[in-house]
Amino acid sequence: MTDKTLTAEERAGRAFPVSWDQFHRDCRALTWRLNEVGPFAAIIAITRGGLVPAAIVARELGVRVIDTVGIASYDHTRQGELNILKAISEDTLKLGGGTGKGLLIVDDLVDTGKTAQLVREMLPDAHFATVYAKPKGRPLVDTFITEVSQDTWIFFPWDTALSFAPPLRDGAA
Ligand SMILES: O=P(O)(O)OC[C@H]1O[C@H](OP(=O)(O)OP(=O)(O)O)[C@H](O)[C@@H]1O
Ligand SMILES: Nc1nc2[nH]cnc2c(=O)[nH]1
Ligand SMILES: [Mg+2]
Repeated sequence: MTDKTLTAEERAGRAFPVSWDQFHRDCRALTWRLNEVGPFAAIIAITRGGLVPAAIVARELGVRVIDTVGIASYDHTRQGELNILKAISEDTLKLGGGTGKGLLIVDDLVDTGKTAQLVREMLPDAHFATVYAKPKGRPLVDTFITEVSQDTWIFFPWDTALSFAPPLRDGAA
């Protein structure tokens, strides 16, 4: 059962907040690596988290065919059943010869690797890229930029807002 008195950060252990600026730089760094692997006929973003990195990667690589696969499993920091909310389109499957060859899958992060595993089963020959990776999910990713520890919770800029932080001597950690 979820302890609603704890924040996401307290439940996960460590917090890793990412600003828009940092995220944009990390996505561009990811693109530099992917540029060595491509070209890619299409990008498949795992929504919702993969949408922003996919847009940045697509812009840098000049890819204009973008599809989505909608998968959700987390309720804040707790993972439940994986739900496929939207499947990959027939056109995209055809473009990758049915196995995903020449296609690029993008997500914001890999944590336990369950989401990545499910999408990999759909497109076994596609290249799988994430911006961040935790150790459990790392073997499922072909290309990523930054590894964080398993007990870290990554806070993305679209999930956060600027707020007052109390001074250190007033008890801030
Ligand atoms: O490696 P895993 O343990 O499977 O976790 C990684 C997935 O969890 C998050 O998505 P989430 O299910 O929260 O949905 P969202 O992208 O709509 O936020 C994240 O965007 C990844 O897709
Ligand atoms: N925002 C966010 N979503 C996740 N889903 C699985 N792990 C994470 C994480 O560390 N941060
Ligand atoms: Mg996601």
